[in-house]
This record gives sequence, C-alpha cells and structure tokens, in this order.
Amino acid sequence: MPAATPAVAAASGRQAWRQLMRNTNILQKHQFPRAASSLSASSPKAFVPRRAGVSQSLFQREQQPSSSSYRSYSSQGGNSSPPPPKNPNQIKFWPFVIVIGFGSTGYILLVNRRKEMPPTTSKNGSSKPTPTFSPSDVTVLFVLGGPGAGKGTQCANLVKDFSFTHLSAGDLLRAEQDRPGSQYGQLIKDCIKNGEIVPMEVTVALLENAMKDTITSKSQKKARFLIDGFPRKMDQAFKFEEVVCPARLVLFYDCPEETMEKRLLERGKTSGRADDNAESIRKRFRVFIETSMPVVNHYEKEGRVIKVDSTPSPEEVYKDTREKLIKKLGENF
Ligand SMILES: Nc1ncnc2c1ncn2[C@@H]1O[C@H](COP(=O)(O)OP(=O)(O)OP(=O)(O)O)[C@@H](O)[C@H]1O
Ligand SMILES: O=c1ccn([C@@H]2O[C@H](COP(=O)(O)O)[C@@H](O)[C@H]2O)c(=O)[nH]1
Repeated sequence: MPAATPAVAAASGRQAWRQLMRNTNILQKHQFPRAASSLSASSPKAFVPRRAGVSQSLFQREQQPSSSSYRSYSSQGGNSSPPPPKNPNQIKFWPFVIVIGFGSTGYILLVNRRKEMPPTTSKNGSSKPTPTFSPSDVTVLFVLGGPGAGKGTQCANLVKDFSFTHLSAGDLLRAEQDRPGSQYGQLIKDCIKNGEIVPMEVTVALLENAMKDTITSKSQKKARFLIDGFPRKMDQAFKFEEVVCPARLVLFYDCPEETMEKRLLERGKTSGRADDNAESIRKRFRVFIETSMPVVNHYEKEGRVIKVDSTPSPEEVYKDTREKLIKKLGENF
C-alpha cells in the first residue's frame, strides 16, 4: 500500500468530516437549508467550484446532483470517488459567531452608556423620584465657568436686580469644612486644596438644606436661586435635578485660562483661600476642563445654556448677562 500523501490525508479528512455532518441529527432537527453551504464554505472551498453568474438554490442543487458540480480539484484527480451530494442540512457556524459577537459588543456598550445616564428608579420604588422643589415654585439657575471666570462677581449683580438668593457651592463647602464636629471637614479641606470634587452627596445635601432654610425663612413657596459653581460633574447634575429641583438654565461664563489665572493670583493676595495659589490653580483648571466642561456641553445640547464672554470689565459682562437672560426668559420670569 502506498504511503499516504498530505493530499490524500486531507481528502480523507474531508470525507470523514462530511460523514460526521451527515450523521449529525441536530442539523436535520433544525432544518437549516442554507446551512448546508456553510460546511462547504467553512470546509474546503476549492472542493466545490463556484459557478459565476449562476443563481441556484441549495434545494435545487440537492435535487439535481451532477458530477460536474461536485468535481474534485484535489491532486487525487480521477482516482478518488466523486464526493457524495452535499447535505442541505449542514450548518453554517460563522453567522452565529457574528450574531454572538455583535450581541456581546452591543450589550457592553449598553451597560457602559447606562452608567452615564441619569438613574430612573428611586428609593421608594417609583419609577422617578419627586424632587423636593417643583420648578413651578422654585427657579434654579446654575452658574458655571472656570475658576476665576467671575461667577461670584456676576451673581452679586443678579441678586440686586432679580431678587435671587445666591448659593455658592464652594462657600457652603468651606463653611462645612470649618464647622466644629463636621465629619467631612478633612475630606473637604483635602479636596479644595487639590481642586478635586467633593463627593456629590455632601454638596447636594448642603445645597438642599440651604434652599430649605431660605424658603422657610421667607415663609413662601416661591423662590429663585443662583447655584454658583455647581454642578461641576455629571453625577451632581443628574442627582440635583432628580432629587432637589430641575434647573431652568445654565449661565456659563467663558474666559481664557490666562485671564483667570491672573485674576486668581491677584485675589490670592487677600482672599486667604487655600486654593488661590499657582499649584492649586493648575489642578483646578485641569479638573474644570476634564470634569466640568462635559456638564456645560450636556446642558448646551439641551438648549439650556446662556453663554457669556467674561473677559471684558465686570460692568460689561453684567450688561451682556442681563440682556441675554431677559431675552431668554422675559422681563418677568
Ligand atoms: N470681568 C472681570 N474683570 C476683571 N476682574 C474680574 C472680573 N470679574 C471678576 N473679577 C475679579 O476676579 C477675581 C475672581 O472673580 P470671582 O470670584 O467672581 O470668580 P469666580 O468665578 O467666582 O471664582 P471661583 O470659581 O474661584 O470662586 C475676583 O478678584 C474679581 O474681583
Ligand atoms: O460642587 C462643588 C463646588 C466646589 N467644590 C470644591 O470647592 C472648590 C472651590 O470652589 P469655588 O466654586 O471655586 O469656590 C473647588 O475647587 C472644589 O474643590 C466641589 O467639590 N464641588
């Protein structure tokens, strides 16, 4: 008996594979007529030559087997017996691999996206929690901008003209940091020094308490708040709007870093703030770009941002702010 050449070994391997597939009753059970071609596609392509331009269903091929359609192009030539007709029930595996691949990728993308989305369930099990304040009673304007952009300066003007209550998240945190017995004192101190964002639970609670105190002291349901320097991170934005009050607008003060740095270093001469120094300022700028600008962009996409260039003098910036605010909300918002 002649020694088996690689071609002979390959041919007998193919035959054994076909035999195995013919005996696989899973294929018959599922009746996948198209799957038959998969095995001829996934097993040796050269074995069944394609006939260009001929559209022939697999079913037809099974009905009319012809020797030419099963001609072997292997080196065995005429010595080998013609391959048996292809089993129409042979299954293609690559579509399943593709479906599983797409499915898994889609699932991972969905899970990652949901992490970025606002939560939809509440502690009490309802689909959406009710915010503490209704936007029909309480008007909230978020005031954002880089460190030293002039947010506090402009808030002071708006308070005079529009009877807002000004709540600065940074001021509330500094007060909490200095409050004797505060369990968050050291945490807040470290965050401020490094320009990092204090965990949202602390800041949201401080703001909500301050709003409640204001409304209680006024003995009326209606109020207007400028929430200065908040939200600085997406999670804060979602949490605040979900549990405290939806915001009407965002006032965004746009200013180049160079200008802000000069202002902060100047302010640092007298402010006594632990973060008005070159090193902290650098860190604050980085956090602003990486973490807070996405918040501005988010609200921008929703059409809720009034953008004001805060490079000119405080008076000019305020004039622009006032005009834009009235244009957007009307004189008597
Ligand atoms: N338009 C302006 N032109 C020049 N200086 C300004 C202007 N607006 C504010 N300043 C000054 O810049 C400094 C920073 O202003 P302000 O405190 O209002 O900024 P901020 O955005 O609230 O800062 P932070 O985020 O650090 O609290 C202050 O000393 C202020 O007097
Ligand atoms: O929502 C907030 C607001 C502020 N911080 C921290 O406070 C400092 C100072 O804030 P200013 O608005 O400049 O007064 C800021 O750099 C943060 O560290 C915060 O964590 N969360």
